[in-house]
Amino acid sequence: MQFTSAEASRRYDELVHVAARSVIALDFDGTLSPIVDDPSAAHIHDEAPGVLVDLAVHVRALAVVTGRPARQVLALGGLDEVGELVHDAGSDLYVFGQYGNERWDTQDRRVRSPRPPQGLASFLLGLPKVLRTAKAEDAYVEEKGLAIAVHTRRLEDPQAAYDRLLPLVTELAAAHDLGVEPGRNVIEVRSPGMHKGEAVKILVRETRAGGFLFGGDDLGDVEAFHAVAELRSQGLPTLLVASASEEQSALAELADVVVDGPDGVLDLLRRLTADAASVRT
Ligand SMILES: O=P(O)(O)OC[C@H]1O[C@H](O[C@H]2O[C@H](CO)[C@@H](O)[C@H](O)[C@H]2O)[C@H](O)[C@@H](O)[C@@H]1O
Repeated sequence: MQFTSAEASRRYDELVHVAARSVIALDFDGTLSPIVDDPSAAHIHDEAPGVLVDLAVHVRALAVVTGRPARQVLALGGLDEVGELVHDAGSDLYVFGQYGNERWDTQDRRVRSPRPPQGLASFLLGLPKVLRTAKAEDAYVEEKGLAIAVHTRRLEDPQAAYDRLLPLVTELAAAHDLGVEPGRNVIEVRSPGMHKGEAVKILVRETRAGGFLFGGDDLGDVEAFHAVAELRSQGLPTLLVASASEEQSALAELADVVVDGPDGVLDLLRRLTADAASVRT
């Protein structure tokens, strides 16, 4: 774990002091869940549920803010059960799925989801031709209800296939008034407008957060980082955590703390739990 500056280390200390009023928001894939080849085989890190429940005693709320559908991340993360324990610990767990388009929380316990964007069905009809043109017929197409993700991780040369696909998928998406969300060996197509930064703002407003930590690993987390930086400029104690990987370095440049993948994220949360406990006593 590495603070990116002396100022960043001071921000951590500040957050510790307001931990009891703070929200800890984390991305799922690459942050709470180790990256694997098959998206449907991803699971929350074995130790994450325990770490989150221990932390819950010391903070106002926890949140998982993900590109995955909310129902799917509830299942892959065992988050319903984690939520019960978090609630018993006197805190709340929020889940924002599909980049903030869907939500679930421990007060409501129902997934709230909008209708799929118009154009997604016809985008899907045009996709096979794009895959053929990019010589990426074997790319894995993940249908997420509100979005479609084209994965290149399991192709022979994932980066080359990604580079061939990106302009073609972007063009097809634009023709259907859809936006593109590039990620780690994945290109997602979804409705424009909502993003993780909006989820951050909703969380701060609803919980009246007195501090905010966001941890993420990929380009889809950049808007959340910007939203947190804006809150910081307004005086809120914040900490930005990059779950580092060789695949993506964009967040490390914006972060206060750079940690080594999900293992490093959990180490940081354990440290925060211990430090917040010592401030309370
Ligand atoms: O916002 P996140 O929680 O980070 O979700 C973003 C996308 O993550 C998933 O794909 C990524 O993880 C897969 C499993 O480790 C990996 O195989 C893939 O290469 C990664 O891009 C997921 O499949 C998407 O639906 C999420 O939107």
